[in-house]
Amino acid sequence: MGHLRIRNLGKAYKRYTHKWGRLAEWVGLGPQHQPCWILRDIDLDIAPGESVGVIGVNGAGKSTLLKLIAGTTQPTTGAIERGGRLAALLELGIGFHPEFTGRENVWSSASLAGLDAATIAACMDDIESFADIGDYIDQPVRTYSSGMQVRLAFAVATAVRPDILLVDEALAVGDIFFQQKCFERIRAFRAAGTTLLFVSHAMSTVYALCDRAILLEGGVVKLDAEPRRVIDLYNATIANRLGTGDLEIAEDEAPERPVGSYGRGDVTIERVEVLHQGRPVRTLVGDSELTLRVRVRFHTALQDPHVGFQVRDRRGEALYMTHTHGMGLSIGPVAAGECVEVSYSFAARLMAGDYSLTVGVADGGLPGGHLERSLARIQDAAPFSLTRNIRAAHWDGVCNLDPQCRIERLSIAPAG
Ligand SMILES: Nc1ncnc2c1ncn2[C@@H]1O[C@H](COP(=O)(O)OP(=O)(O)OP(=O)(O)O)[C@@H](O)[C@H]1O
Repeated sequence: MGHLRIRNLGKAYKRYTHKWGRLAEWVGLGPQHQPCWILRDIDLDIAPGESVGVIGVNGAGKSTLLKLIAGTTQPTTGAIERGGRLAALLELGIGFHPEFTGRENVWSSASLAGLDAATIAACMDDIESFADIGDYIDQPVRTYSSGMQVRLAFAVATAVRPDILLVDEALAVGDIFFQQKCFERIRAFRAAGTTLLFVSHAMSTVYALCDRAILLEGGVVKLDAEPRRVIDLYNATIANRLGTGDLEIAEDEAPERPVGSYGRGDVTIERVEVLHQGRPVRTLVGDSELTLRVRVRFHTALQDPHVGFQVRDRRGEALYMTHTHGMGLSIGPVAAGECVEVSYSFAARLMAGDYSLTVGVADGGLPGGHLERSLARIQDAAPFSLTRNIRAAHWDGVCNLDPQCRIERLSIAPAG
């Protein structure tokens, strides 16, 4: 139960060569269209209980893939084998009838999803309390805000734990409290063995929910691996698109160029070091002063180069990022052949654990702290580990905010 087996899956839409094409074809004048492939050659095996994030730029085919799995659109080629009951949170609320009340819509959506009358009746209280839309449950859905429709649709779709759950950015619609409630429910489903397929542009959500990720690019699977590698490649692809689009991006894991690193001939990041009190280190005590030293050689003259870094945790999630431009600093114009060393010093106020420093070089500072062109990046160029600082006050979380605390005992007001 809960497995998915996808073979040679493809989806093409008809693109007509002229505006009367559909009509001409209908009256028998022969084919007037060309297939426009949205997804091609998709082979995927998803094991029961796996949690898979589907990522990619707009138009990559993510929603189409989920719709094909949900069965709301039919494949042009290939086949999908689904094990068990599937619930899809794709276009939430789309199936609701505007003139019917919320309660009536709950009945019709839940029966369409395959639940019998006794189950729906038993779930109604839970659906009402999860959606939390008060008396609106007995008002026509046309009077609902879009957020209320999403609340009700989510509550119905997840009233009974499915074997497979498909979620397509649906959660981005609700307010923060509702999103948290939805995530809690999804986590509980995961823990109970539901297979999850999750489309999102929010990488932190993919890190939080998924143990595998798939990068779709132009309708094909570009990388299917652990989330960290896939997100690294995705982020590098985005940076490339924002820049000149001609960077060479590392897609394989190699010691000197981990996935998501990129560069061209303009610059070489020659050396990246983590130092403590002037000496290279790999392990240091939490809260200690740390210096990141980056040496960059420029092979072409640049007007406004910048160097930046990112701290990432062991899952690859970015905890902090800055660069010389963001800090209001300027390296100034550089000549071809020039070498520049940039050092950042900071207290590593982070939880004990493993981290890495990613470094990058760009050209052209823009307003708002943005950079014009990425030139080179080494993903996870310098790993380091922090041990617990036993001298620090006890704290828990991601970063040590090192708060100041003041206690004031106020006098008790006399009674009466
Ligand atoms: N019914 C349709 N007819 C023709 N083209 C379609 C149809 N539905 C989707 N497409 C095209 O298929 C491509 C993939 O769309 P899809 O919605 O799957 O992408 P996506 O990766 O989910 O994008 P987004 O991140 O913007 O939601 C797009 O170029 C879209 O224009």
